[in-house]
Amino acid sequence: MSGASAPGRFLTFEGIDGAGKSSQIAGACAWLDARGISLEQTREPGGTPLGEQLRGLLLHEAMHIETEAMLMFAARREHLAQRIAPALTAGRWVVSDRFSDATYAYQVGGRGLDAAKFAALEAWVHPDFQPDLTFLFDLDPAIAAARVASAGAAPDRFEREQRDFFERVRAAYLVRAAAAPERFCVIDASRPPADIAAKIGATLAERFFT
Ligand SMILES: Nc1ncnc2c1ncn2[C@@H]1O[C@H](COP(=O)(O)OP(=O)(O)OP(=O)(O)O)[C@@H](O)[C@H]1O
Ligand SMILES: Cc1cn([C@H]2C[C@H](O)[C@@H](COP(=O)(O)O)O2)c(=O)[nH]c1=O
Repeated sequence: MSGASAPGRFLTFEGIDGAGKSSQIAGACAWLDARGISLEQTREPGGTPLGEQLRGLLLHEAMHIETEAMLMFAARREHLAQRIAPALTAGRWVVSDRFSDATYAYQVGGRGLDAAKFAALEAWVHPDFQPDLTFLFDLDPAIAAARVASAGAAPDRFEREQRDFFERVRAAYLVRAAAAPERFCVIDASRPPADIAAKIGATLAERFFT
């Protein structure tokens, strides 16, 4: 599978917990739908029945950091095989709430996983394949934590992490974005939702509809 040869497009949304990406995904999908794009909306970890079972473990069961990284990639392998590759091959677009950039940010940046082990897993599971475009929602972890708290849901294993964990995750995301500036659109997630939606629409228009 190759991003360059796939007729569909693969878009991902990334950021620390509470940055606001989920709130914008539906709007982005509606924007694409209005332009006649057939698409699938999905998420990681998850996106398949097995992936959703792995998500339950990953978000709620304590485990070794390498187990965590390998389960993220196991769920991703299934996601690629069952959802992402078939959709792209059929010409549909795929919009995913997170992909491998999240593993780099959370497991390498946040938890301290050896970057070489991340690179080996990435090269095994999706060699020569990356999203066509990634929206990175960049936000001060203090603001993100306040948003998560005000949303009122019971926090999962990641959302219970301390502020310094999210500082490291945020920094790792920005390193990853700086390494592939042609793929990333970094969004100032402190802006009002309407401004962010306008930025996403303008970026999609410029990248795919001009
Ligand atoms: N631009 C914004 N300004 C202020 N509040 C926002 C903004 N975007 C989202 N929120 C609010 O912040 C909370 C978290 O938003 P959302 O669930 O979209 O974040 P997320 O990045 O998907 O988080 P998670 O990864 O934990 O699911 C929600 O209560 C949402 O209404
Ligand atoms: C794909 C992926 C995800 N995570 C973490 C990041 C979040 O805290 C949760 C997913 O929940 P959300 O509803 O998307 O916020 O999982 C991770 O640590 N590594 C990954 O590869």
